[in-house]
Amino acid sequence: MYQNEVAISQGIRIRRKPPSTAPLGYSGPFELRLHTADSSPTNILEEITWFKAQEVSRMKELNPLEALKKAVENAPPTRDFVGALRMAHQRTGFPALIAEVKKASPSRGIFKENFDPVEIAQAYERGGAACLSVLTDQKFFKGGFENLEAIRSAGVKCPLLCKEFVVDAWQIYYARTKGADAVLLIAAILTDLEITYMLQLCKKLGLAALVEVHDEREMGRVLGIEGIELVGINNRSLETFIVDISNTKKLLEGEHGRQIREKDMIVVGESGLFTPDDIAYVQAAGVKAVLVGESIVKQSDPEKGIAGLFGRDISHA
Ligand SMILES: O=C(O)c1ccccc1NCC(=O)[C@H](O)[C@H](O)COP(=O)(O)O
Repeated sequence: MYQNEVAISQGIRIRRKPPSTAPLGYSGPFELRLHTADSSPTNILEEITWFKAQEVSRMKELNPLEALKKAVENAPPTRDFVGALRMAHQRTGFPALIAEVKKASPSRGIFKENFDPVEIAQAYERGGAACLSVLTDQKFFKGGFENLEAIRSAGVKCPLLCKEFVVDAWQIYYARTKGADAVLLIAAILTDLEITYMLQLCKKLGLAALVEVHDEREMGRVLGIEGIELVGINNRSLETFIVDISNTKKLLEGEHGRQIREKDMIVVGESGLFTPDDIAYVQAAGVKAVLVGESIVKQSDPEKGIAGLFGRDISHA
């Protein structure tokens, strides 16, 4: 089966590339001309995915896989992302915090004009974050791999998640060479086989993988894949931007919740968390970690922003 057919059979709605278009002036079968009309992305996630595929093919020319593999051999060891989450959860009794270094987003625009990624990362670390998530997408989030490198070189000790839209295994090698300790794999854009392969690759490279789901169907798929330690439940639909934190609760109820507890997976509640009540709500639903961007990054002092989010200082708890 072709990749798109496999994806459709797994309920994946996001198309990985635009449908093939008819050449200009084409007067062949109607079916092919129809595709031309349907060649714009149907939502933001599809738009990002299409752009990412082109971006990656350009980047691959500049950084061939063989060169990346050599760079990985000489790269310093990764830090234990999952271990840091487990320790912080035990230490504080709260969900461990993955604090996001995020300048902007497609749904909310710019969070901070005067954005210094290293300063923000250091403030998050002082505030008690267990790990950091660093947006590396430039076009839609105004992030960059240089932020990941700068934060790592500045001596920040928290393990770093490379927050990217991974559509190609090359990106995982690239993230590893730029100082990532973990990568994000989004179930809405990757097939089961791709996730399985990418998980194996992450393991080989010493990286953790945060596998992100948004609905019951994706959660069911992910629970059928061996070797996943970290599952993220995104409360934001990446197709519609609607944020609803009850999504975390819904996806942790019933059989799925039971399997997650049985496998001792760490569930990360992602997006739309602003108050101590929000944290308490997702913790009661069963998360052991949270991924938070907007509510802390836009504070003039992100360190205090963390204390505000949890309702207390978690740096020494
Ligand atoms: O944030 C967006 O607008 C967005 C749009 C399309 C794809 C992904 C998007 N965000 C990624 C995330 O899931 C969040 O950055 C992350 O969970 C933190 O969310 P928040 O605390 O609400 O900033």
